[in-house]
Amino acid sequence: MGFRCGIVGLPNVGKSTLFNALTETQAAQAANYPFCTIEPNVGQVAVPDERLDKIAAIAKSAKVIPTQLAFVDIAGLVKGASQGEGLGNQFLGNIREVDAIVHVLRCFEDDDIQHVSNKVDPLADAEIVETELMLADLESLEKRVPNAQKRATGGDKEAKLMASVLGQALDLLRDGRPARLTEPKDDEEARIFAQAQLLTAKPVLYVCNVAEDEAASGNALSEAVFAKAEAEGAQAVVVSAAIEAELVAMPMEDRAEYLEALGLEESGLARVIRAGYTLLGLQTFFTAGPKESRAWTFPTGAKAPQAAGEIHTDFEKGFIRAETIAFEDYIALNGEAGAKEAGKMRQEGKEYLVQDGDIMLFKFNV
Ligand SMILES: Nc1ncnc2c1ncn2[C@@H]1O[C@H](COP(=O)(O)OP(=O)(O)OP(=O)(O)O)[C@@H](O)[C@H]1O
Ligand SMILES: [Mg+2]
Repeated sequence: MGFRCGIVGLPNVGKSTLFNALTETQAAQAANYPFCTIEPNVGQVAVPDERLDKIAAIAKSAKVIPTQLAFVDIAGLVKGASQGEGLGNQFLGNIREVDAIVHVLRCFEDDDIQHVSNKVDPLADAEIVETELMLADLESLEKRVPNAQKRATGGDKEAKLMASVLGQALDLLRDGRPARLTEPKDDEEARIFAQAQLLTAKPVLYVCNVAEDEAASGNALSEAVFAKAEAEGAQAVVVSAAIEAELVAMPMEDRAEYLEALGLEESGLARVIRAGYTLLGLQTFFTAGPKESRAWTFPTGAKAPQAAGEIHTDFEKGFIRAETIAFEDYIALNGEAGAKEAGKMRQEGKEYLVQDGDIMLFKFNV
């Protein structure tokens, strides 16, 4: 399946620093000059989940395998990107391929680090990026909508739906608003809207990149970003990419102490990953046994066979049933045997809506 979060923002705001920390590598070059990143880097990131360790302890698993989420470090966007400025088209193409946008906003002052507008102002920065994304969508829809309308008059049913839902998006964009405010009338329209892959239809998480000494409290700039996020129904987190970079370079056993010294309860990365996961509408089910305990990602609202398909396509094709234990029952009853005895292991069929935290064993034939 492979959901992807794209790290987006102006040049030199800390995108690669964040990406490197997320992926615990130095794969992406982070440097103090704009346009350091040109080719997008993709990294798989383990999704932290305390439940998995609890399950593995009960199941006495030899291996513990978290589920993963992909992050893509995309090159910095600039004013005029939609007109091809600063390698604009290529970068917009990279953004089109991701499922959600992690928008990094510079909220730290540092005279040694150049800002493309020579002023630290995250709201103005956000507007530059949003405007470019809206212009790119606008340009594409101004071609696609009249085209669909023409085909709709010829009786093409698909084109009619397209003209309706993309027409709505076009009206919003002409009004200076993002396409994500579009309201498809039914599942068919929703499907067509998703296929259109509009840049401003993708969900957004704002990451306020603050100085090290402001990671715990945030600052006036990050507060302004939070107010913006709230007004848009979007999510925001405060992170210091500089701290995160230092943390991952430290031995595991020293990290907790360092976080405590900074007044932080956990690494900002965990919050970014979890927020990205939620942003994409993703949830987790588990498989557990002596060999391994493993977390798996499924889209909210998936039925049992679809979840089974995350493990193997044969599991979905030959699905018979899913022996399912809720996470709370698994813990309270000390694992599978106890849950079974207490009648808490359910036999679920094809129509079962998988719940976040379910421990599942799929029965299938091939
Ligand atoms: N919170 C922070 N505090 C201080 N310096 C930071 C912080 N975050 C990043 N930096 C510094 O800012 C500079 C730019 O960071 P980085 O290369 O990650 O930016 P970028 O957004 O990937 O840029 P580009 O678009 O050019 O690829 C680096 O020198 C990095 O160390
Ligand atoms: Mg970079």
